Amino acid sequence: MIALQQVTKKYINKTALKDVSITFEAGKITGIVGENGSGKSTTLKLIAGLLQPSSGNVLVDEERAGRRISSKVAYMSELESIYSFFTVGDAVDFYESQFEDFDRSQAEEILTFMNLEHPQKVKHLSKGNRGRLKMTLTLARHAPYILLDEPFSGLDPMVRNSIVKGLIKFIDLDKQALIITTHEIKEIEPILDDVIAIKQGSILGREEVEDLRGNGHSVVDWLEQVYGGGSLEYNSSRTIR
Ligand SMILES: Nc1ncnc2c1ncn2[C@@H]1O[C@H](COP(=O)(O)OP(=O)(O)OP(=O)(O)O)[C@@H](O)[C@H]1O
Repeated sequence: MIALQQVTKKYINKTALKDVSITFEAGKITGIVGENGSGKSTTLKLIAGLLQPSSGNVLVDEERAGRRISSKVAYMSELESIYSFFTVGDAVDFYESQFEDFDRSQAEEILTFMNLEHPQKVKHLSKGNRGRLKMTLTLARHAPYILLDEPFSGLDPMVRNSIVKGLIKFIDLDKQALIITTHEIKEIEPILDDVIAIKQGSILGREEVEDLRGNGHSVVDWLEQVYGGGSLEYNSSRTIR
C-alpha cells in the first residue's frame, strides 16, 4: 500500500500540496484528476521518491519513499524522457540495463502491440509513437506500483485508445497497482476502480467508480459536482481513505 500522511510540499514560492492524507491500495487502478497546477505531478513525484515532502510522510509498503525503494515504483514522467539519439532498440537496452525488474520479452510483446520496431529512431517518431514507446518501457517493468503522469497528453484519440488497451493487456492487477493522472477522464473511466479529485493542493474527494455507477452516475457527473456547478444528487460524504 502507498500512504501519504499529512503531506505538505512547498516549492520556493508555492505550496503545491497542503496536508494531504490518502492511500493507494494494491490491485487497483486509480485516476487523479485536477486542473493544471493542482498538484497531480507533485503527488506522483513524491511517491516515486523524486521529491521529498516538506512535512508529513510518504510510505510505499511501509517504507519511506526514496531512492532505496524506487524498485517498487515505475514512474512515467509527463515530459519527453527518452534520449532523442536512441533508436527504439537502444531505449529498450537502456531500460533493461537500468531496472532489475525490466522484462525483456514483455517489452518485445508490447513493442509489437504498439507497432514499434527496433531500428526506428526516437527523434523521427511521431509524438504518438514516442508516447507509445514511453508506455512500453514503463509497462515492461514488474514494479508493484506503476505511476503514469498524463499518459494521454497531446495524443490523438487513436493513440489514447491503444494506450488504454495496452494498460488492460499488460498490467497484472493481481500483482500491480496503477495510478494515472489525467485530464482525459473519458478515455480511462471504463478501466478505473476509483477516482480522486484534487484542487489547489487539496483533495476534494474520492469515489469508487462502481459506487458512482450503482447510483446511476458517471465519473464526469461526479467531477462536475465536486468542482462546483453540477447538480449531482449523490451522497459523497464518505471519509477519504
Ligand atoms: N519545481 C518547481 N518549482 C516551483 N514550483 C513548482 C515546481 N513544480 C511545480 N510547481 C508548482 O506547484 C504547483 C503544482 O504543480 P504540479 O506540477 O504538481 O501540478 P499538476 O496538477 O501536475 O499540473 P499539470 O496538470 O499542469 O501538469 C503548480 O503551481 C506549479 O507551478
